[in-house]
Amino acid sequence: MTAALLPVADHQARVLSLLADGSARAPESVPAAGAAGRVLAAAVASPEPLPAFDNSAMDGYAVRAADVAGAGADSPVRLTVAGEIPAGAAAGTLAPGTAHRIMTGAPVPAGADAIVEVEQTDGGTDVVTVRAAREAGSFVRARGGDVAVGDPVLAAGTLVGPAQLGLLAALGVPEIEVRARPRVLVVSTGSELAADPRPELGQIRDANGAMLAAAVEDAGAVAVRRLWVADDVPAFLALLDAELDGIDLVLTSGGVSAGAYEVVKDGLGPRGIEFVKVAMQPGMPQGAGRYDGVPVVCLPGNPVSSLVSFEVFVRPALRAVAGLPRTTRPVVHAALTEAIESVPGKRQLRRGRLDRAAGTVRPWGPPGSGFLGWLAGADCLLDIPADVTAVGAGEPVAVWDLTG
Ligand SMILES: Nc1nc2c(c(=O)[nH]1)N[C@H]1C(S)=C(S)[C@@H](COP(=O)(O)OP(=O)(O)OC[C@H]3O[C@@H](n4cnc5c(N)ncnc54)[C@H](O)[C@@H]3O)O[C@H]1N2
Ligand code: MOO
Repeated sequence: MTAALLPVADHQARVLSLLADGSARAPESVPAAGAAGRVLAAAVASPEPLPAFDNSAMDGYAVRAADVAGAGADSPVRLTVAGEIPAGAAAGTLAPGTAHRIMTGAPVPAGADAIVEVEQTDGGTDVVTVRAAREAGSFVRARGGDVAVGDPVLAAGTLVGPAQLGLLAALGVPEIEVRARPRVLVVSTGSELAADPRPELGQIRDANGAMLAAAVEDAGAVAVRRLWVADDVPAFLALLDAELDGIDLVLTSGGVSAGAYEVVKDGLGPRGIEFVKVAMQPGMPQGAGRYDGVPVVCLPGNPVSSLVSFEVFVRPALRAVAGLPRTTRPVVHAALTEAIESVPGKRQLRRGRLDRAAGTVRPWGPPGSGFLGWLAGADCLLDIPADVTAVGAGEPVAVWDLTG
């Protein structure tokens, strides 16, 4: 039977092309201040020079370099202190043969062309004794010396992070064009899911909805709505029909295996969504296709299967279409702390805990797909190839770092 299983890479490619194909939502203009984590859709050219005015890089004295040219430890030069310029003050004008006391960041007065650091003086307030010569330009941060007007400071495709936000704030850029984030509708299915916080026997709380919505946001997309539907095909299809507007991806969980009430498979199978068995554990039953033109990805209902499937198929595709870097998790190799076995013919993604310092990884919980408690305590996935059935203690395995 395993020969019929679809390789993981095939389903990954299918989900990626489904999302990439026709998903080019128009870029949007957003306030720069709230744009952390977004991706620039257009380059930003600087509207202003940075710094905006010549200013001092040091606390000291603004002088004319020519006036202190002969200064040295044994040949001090005395200058009248004719002004005081704290940061934030307007620049004045320096008369030849005088100095202005100046602070870091304060504007250099017209006529001055160098700063002497306070350490090279006696710190005088009326008259200053200068004990070092300074060349023209010394400790002067020139207007436009960092960024000139029109400089292409940020390229299209840049991920907006702290440094970029700092630059945009410094330049007074109020709005930027960013790539739209994919908008995802998260649908949990199953008549066993209870709306009541204290479910009756036989009913359970919806874990996948909260989990997948958070995973969607973490992947750089927007979980627009989180809905639940019972094992009722007409109700499921009616919900989709009502909610599809403005949605780039419908992400369902549950109802895709071989039972009598597989609402997702029964509802979408006849409507062109393809349901497959992938050579992977957990996460064997999967579905993907378009409903009314909108991409739909159907994940299995077991919570561990659901989140691992999201990691393998959906997260990389969402990040790719959002233009984000690092579409896949960082993969490291670590030595297993204890031996494990794996099912033949299926790529196994076991939960684990990575000790980076020791270079080891510990299997975390059993391989079964219902162990949500163990999943919540794990920080990595052990990636065991389909043709490997056992890995011994101390042997290296590839590990997906879920914290990266
Ligand atoms: N005869 C077969 N049975 C099963 C097969 C199979 O090939 N033949 N595949 C198994 C595998 S593998 C998986 S994975 C599951 C997938 O099942 P479904 O996607 O149809 O999911 P459900 O049956 O709806 O639910 C499975 C399990 O997960 C719980 N669940 C579902 N949704 C949620 C939710 N939102 N929050 C928390 N828990 C949820 C549900 O109650 C079930 O316990 O099928 C195997 N069976
Ligand atoms: O493949 Mo299922 O996803 O065993 O758990």
